[in-house]
Amino acid sequence: VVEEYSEVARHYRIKETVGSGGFAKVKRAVHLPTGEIVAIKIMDKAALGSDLPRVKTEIEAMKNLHHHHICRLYQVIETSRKIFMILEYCSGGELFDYIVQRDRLSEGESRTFFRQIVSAVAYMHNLGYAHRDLKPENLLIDDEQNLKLIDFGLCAKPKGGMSDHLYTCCGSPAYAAPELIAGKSYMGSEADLWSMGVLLYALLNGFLPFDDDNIGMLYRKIKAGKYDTPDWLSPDSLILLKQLLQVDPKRRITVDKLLNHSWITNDIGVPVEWHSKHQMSVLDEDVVTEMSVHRKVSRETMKAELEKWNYDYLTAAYFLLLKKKTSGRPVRLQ
Ligand SMILES: CN(C)C[C@H]1CC[C@H](N2C(=O)N(C)Cc3cnc4ccc(-c5cc(Cl)c(O)c(Cl)c5)nc4c32)CC1
Repeated sequence: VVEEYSEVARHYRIKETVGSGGFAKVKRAVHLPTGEIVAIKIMDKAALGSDLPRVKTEIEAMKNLHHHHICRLYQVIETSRKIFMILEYCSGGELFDYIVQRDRLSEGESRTFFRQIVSAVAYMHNLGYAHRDLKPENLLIDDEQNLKLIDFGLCAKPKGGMSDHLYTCCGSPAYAAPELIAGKSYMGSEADLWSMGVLLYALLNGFLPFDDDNIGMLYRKIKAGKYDTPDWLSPDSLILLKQLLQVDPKRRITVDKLLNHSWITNDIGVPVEWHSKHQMSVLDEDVVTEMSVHRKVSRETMKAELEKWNYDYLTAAYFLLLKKKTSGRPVRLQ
């Protein structure tokens, strides 16, 4: 097994396992050249079996998704038996656990988190992607209390654009839209907005709007679209939940309408900014300098290499040095 890890071990010191999701194991690791902490998602190709396409989907999607509320992919290492995804580390764990620990969140804290989710989803939808598995387990918290969206194994980029209908039923039942569980053709973006309604309900209440141990009963409740409204919910919260948890997808609010919705801007005053803060087209001069000096090549050569975006050790070093720079740490390679 050692030779399987030799490539990874060249640039990373692998630490403890921090979790496992289905067919993957996630470990904490240190990126040796920068000292930055990363998460490494490790998958065994043989064990993946029919799930291998899902991993390829996630990798291809994450290579195109660069947003401060989407978990960043730094590098992909594929050996004869394994696939390693080097990812942005999120020290705060899952939003799911955060809610459970607090019973439920205040409207203000729910708004802070929900705005970040809206920002990530608006970015994805405007790029033509639908996530299709939005839930608190797939939202991680980083060391600055920012949410990072993960798990793009089910995300779809319909060939014919966002108006194209999808057919594969997927995601987690409690968060699945009525049209999706009815087996009808559906729009990924519309299904995402329903899941965001379930997410907002979970933030504000600490429990799910539609829940039942019996899957048939659960589906009936989702299709009926009726949910409890505890007395701590404000009138504005009830209005927004009603617009998100619309059984008819054509009457459901769209993410663009969410950006400046009164509940979203309440107490904050400004609409949600969804454009990415990460400029991919322009390389950071300081990072290019450090990397070209460290590798003793010209800046032009280093720029040409970086602009291939191979998601190799150069891509990882670039992103991690850039992360150090934006966090105010020295842009240095060891
Ligand atoms: C239950 N889930 C379906 C999987 C679970 C696996 C551990 C993970 N984690 C944890 O559970 N901590 C407690 C620590 C932790 C820290 N940083 C992480 C950074 C990235 C990821 C990650 C995991 C998966 Cl399966 C992905 O596809 C992507 Cl794109 C990213 N997981 C992290 C992670 C949270 C999710």
